[in-house]
Amino acid sequence: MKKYRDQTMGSLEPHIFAVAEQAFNKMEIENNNQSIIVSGESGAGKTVSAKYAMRYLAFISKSKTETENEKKVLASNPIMEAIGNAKTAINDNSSRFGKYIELHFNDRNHITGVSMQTYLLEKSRVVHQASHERNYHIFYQLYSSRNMFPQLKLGDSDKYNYLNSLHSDNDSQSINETVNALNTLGFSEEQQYSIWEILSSILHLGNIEIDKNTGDSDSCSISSNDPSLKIVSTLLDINKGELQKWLCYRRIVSLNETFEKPMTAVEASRARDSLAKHIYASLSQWLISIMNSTMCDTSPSQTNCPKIGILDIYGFEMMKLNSFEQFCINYANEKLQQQFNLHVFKLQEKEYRKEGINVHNIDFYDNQPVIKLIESRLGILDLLDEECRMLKGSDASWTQKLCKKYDKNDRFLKPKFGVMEFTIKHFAGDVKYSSDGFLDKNKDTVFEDQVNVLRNGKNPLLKKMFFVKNSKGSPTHSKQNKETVGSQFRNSLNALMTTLNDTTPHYIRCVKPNDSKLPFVFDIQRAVDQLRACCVLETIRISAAGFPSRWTYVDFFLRYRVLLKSKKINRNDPKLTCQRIVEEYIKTKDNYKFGNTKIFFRASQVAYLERKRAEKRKDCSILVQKTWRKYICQKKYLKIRTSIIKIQRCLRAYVARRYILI
Ligand SMILES: Nc1ncnc2c1ncn2[C@@H]1O[C@H](COP(=O)(O)OP(=O)(O)OP(=O)(O)O)[C@@H](O)[C@H]1O
Repeated sequence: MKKYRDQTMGSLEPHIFAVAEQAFNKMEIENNNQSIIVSGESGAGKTVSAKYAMRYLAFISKSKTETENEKKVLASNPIMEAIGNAKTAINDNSSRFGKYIELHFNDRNHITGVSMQTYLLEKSRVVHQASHERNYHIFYQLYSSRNMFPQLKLGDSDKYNYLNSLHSDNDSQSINETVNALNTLGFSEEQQYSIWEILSSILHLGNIEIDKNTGDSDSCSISSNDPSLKIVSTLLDINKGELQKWLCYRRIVSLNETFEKPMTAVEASRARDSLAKHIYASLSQWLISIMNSTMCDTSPSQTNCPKIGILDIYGFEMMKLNSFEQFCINYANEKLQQQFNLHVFKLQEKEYRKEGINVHNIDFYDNQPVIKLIESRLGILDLLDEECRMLKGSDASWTQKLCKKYDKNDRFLKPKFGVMEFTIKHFAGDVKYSSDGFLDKNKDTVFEDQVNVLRNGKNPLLKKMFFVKNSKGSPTHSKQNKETVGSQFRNSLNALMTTLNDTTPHYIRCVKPNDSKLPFVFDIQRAVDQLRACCVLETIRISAAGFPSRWTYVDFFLRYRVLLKSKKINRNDPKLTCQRIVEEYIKTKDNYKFGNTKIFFRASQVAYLERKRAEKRKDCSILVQKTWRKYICQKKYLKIRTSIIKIQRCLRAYVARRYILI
């Protein structure tokens, strides 16, 4: 970390620290907001990279008096991982929500606080995990230390429906980290115990047995002696009879009357699972809101302070079976890609125009049509919401409507067989979605009467978790705020884009070397596919086609005046001198452009000018890149002790600095 401090990008080997340094440095100099956008496939290393970036920023902004803030920043990581990460088929520590973490700095560039925003937690994992996958780490951490909390009644030999048996040796060690982090962030022992109570209640809730009533298959019941029902009621301090009733009945409100309708055993199990997911999501939201209030300094002096945001969001997903979750993840990636396009390509075009340079329109793959297809009025999300509002709405009829409306849209493909699927042509590839379950996942229904049972209990944390404020600050029932998952996601993504557009972005593209989680194995085809998917190749092509090196006339004059005879140098007119230099050294006019304030070059032209400059100045460290073997043999300009390794290092740094101009 010390090595990268105060170094310019490219002067040392590529590293996450170099990106973090660049962001910090730009914030120091320009005093404006920065963002580091980390992207890549699942398991490519986004979370690890984001943590390194945070660690670096905490390290360089350290002051003797303010170490507490940096400690808090780093303490948020184990908690976020415990509640939001899980083992999946491809990554043992996969983040199942997107995160935007903002570090706030004061005028001396010391960290004063952090705020975190999360996006779309994968709730289905709380009640069901695919084979070889796990529930969220925090459940296993709790289970591994059950002996410390006998009151939670987590038995040794008990099986939990919501927890598959993939326990790991690390779980008992990680709970210590989680508890230490909770302590650092000021969670009281009472609060921590309440968290464990709620988590174990979720596990017990999944074990409540719902039986089909004999003789009436349309209704179901739960025995009053069900041990799990008793434990949940005791732990959450709620009315057992009420819970027993509302797990089997639902209230129907029509225009003229309100009545209680029994649920079938299947409906009741589904409703119970929805309740469990809702409790977990509310608990994680509460934890994040408390962490935010502890870590974020909201005093007026801090409101305009510069920030560095780190975005670690799920990468593009193309699974065998793609559902609502993949649809939302890929939609988020389309938005990020658009932000990248906007930054890299559109701003480039804008700069040429501002400089009065006539460059043919830069041709890049604009993904606006796909975003329009998804989020515009009467787009896929709107039609999904409309279908959710209909009494007889179904996944099939929604798909039919999509196929009819977007029949001629070139980013939408109708299914060849069957009616329950559709394909979207995303920037990173065509993804076939199965429509099954879209409506249910978008509605994410939780029965209000079940939530009221929790709200009416005596557990103070539960009360807080389900206390929803309306815009005027007074409490309201969450039913009134009902917004579908799709529209909530669209709104939060648009808010994120507004935040990002207010920053200078820095990009980290993580590339996964192989699919077997093996060290030192590099699958070239997989790597190229990923670079293609995140448009790195496209960026290089466009960069090379354009004029990526831009110099102000003064800077260019200062660096290359050495190339001219002294009588041709006019100190009072740098622009004229620049013109003389390029006329003498660069023959084709197509290789450079004169702007109003800057001079624009193709990458190879700058390399050529550098070589000429080095020859003039007899700068062997640069000259060596062309004919280094010759120079080593002759030892002409080199110091005797310069080793080949040193030369290679110098070469690499030089190449990185001069040629990788994207
Ligand atoms: N720079 C690295 N060097 C070696 N191994 C790494 C590196 N970065 C990540 N890994 C390994 O890859 C695993 C997956 O990384 P990480 O969890 O950061 O991926 P991710 O892109 O955030 O995935 P997801 O989208 O599923 O959350 C890590 O647990 C670690 O074992």
